[in-house]
Amino acid sequence: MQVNLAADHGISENAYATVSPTATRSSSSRIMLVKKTFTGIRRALTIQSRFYHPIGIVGAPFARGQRKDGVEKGPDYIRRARLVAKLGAQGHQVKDYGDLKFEDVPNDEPLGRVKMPKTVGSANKQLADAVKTVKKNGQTCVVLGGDHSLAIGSIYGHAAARPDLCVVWVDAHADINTPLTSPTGNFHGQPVSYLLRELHSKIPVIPGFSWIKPCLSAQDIVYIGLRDLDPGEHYIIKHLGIKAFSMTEVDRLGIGRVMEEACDHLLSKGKRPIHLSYDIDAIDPSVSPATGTPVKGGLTYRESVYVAEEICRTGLLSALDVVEVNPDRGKTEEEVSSTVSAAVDVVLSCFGQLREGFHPSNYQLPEP
Ligand SMILES: NC(=[NH2+])NCCC[C@H](N)C(=O)O
Ligand SMILES: [Mn+2]
Ligand SMILES: [Mn+2]
Repeated sequence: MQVNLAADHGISENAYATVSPTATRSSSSRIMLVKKTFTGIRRALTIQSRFYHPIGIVGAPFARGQRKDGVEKGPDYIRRARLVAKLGAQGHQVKDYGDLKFEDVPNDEPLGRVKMPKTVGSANKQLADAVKTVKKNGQTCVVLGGDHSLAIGSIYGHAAARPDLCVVWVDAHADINTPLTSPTGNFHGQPVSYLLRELHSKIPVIPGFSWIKPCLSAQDIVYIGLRDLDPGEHYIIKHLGIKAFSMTEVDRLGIGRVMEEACDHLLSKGKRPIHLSYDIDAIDPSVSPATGTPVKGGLTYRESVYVAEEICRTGLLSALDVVEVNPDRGKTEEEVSSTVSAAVDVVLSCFGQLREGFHPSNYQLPEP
C-alpha cells in the first residue's frame, strides 16, 4: 500500500479534473463532475486543517548517554532559532512545556563498560512520563535532545499512550547495541535494544532500568541513513530481519523509493501512530557538523527534509525526537547555525512546511 495523502483524500483527480472541462461531456456527467468537485474542495479544506496539529514541545537537555559535553545545549539553541514562533506561523497551536531538569544520581557505579546507568535510567523515566502526558493531552510530542539515549524514555512514554505505534529511526548509527555488544559503553548507542521484545533476553539487569519493559517488535521499526554499524548491531539487524535503508539503499533506490517502501513496511496492515526519532548525524556533516559522532556520506539537506515531508504527508506523525545537536562540536559559528537550522527545518517539514510554497485557503490576489 502506498500512503499518498492526496489520493487518500481524493483531491487530486476530483479537484483537477474540473479545471479543464471537455465539450464532449454529457450534462449528467457534468453534474456528477460538479458534485465531485465540491466533495473534492470540501475534502481539500479538511486536509488543510488536518495539517494543523496541537504540538507539545519538551526540552530534554540530557548528555549522560555519551561523553562529549555540549549536547545538553541542543534545546536552547533550537528554541533560540525561533522554532516555536515558526511552528505558530505555520498555523499550529504550540505548547512549550519547557526543559526537564535532570540530575546525576549519586553512587552511580559503572556496570562493566556501561557508564552512569542510574542517571540514564532515571532521566529516561522522567522523559517517559513527560511524553506520556503530552500524548494524553492530545498533542503531537516534539522532544528536543539531548543525546539519543533519550529515545528509550521518549518511545516508552509514547507507547504507554499509543501501544500500536511504529518507529522511523533516521540516523547514521543503528543505536541497537546491547550493553554487552557495545564497544563504547555509551547509552546513546544502545536505546533500541532496551525497547525490542526480541532482545529482552539479551539485556542484563541494569540499575535504574527496572521500570522498562520492551514495547516494540522488530517489525515495528525502520532505519534510514545507516552507515556506521558495530558488528553486534549488524548481526542483530540481519537476524531479526529489521527493515533498514542504509546510505547504500538511499543511493540505489533514491530517497523517494526509500520513503515509499519504509511507509509500506510499517503501514501496510493499517494506519498507526508514527514515532520519528531523528538523529541530526543522519545528515551529512557538510550540513550538520555540530554533533558528537559525525560520519561522512550522509543524507543531503534535501534528502533530510524530504524524509520529514513524507512523514508529514502520512498524517500519522505522533511524536518526534530531534537529538544529538551539539553546539560545542561546531568549529565555527556557521557550523553551529547550519546544524541548528537543519534541525529546525526537519521539525518544520514534519509539520507541513513545503518547498513548493503554501497559501492560506482564504488568500486573495490583490486587485490593482
Ligand atoms: N546516537 C549516536 N550518535 N550514537 C552513536 C553510537 C556509536 C557507536 N555505535 C556506539 O555504540 O557507541
Ligand atoms: Mn547517530
Ligand atoms: Mn543516534
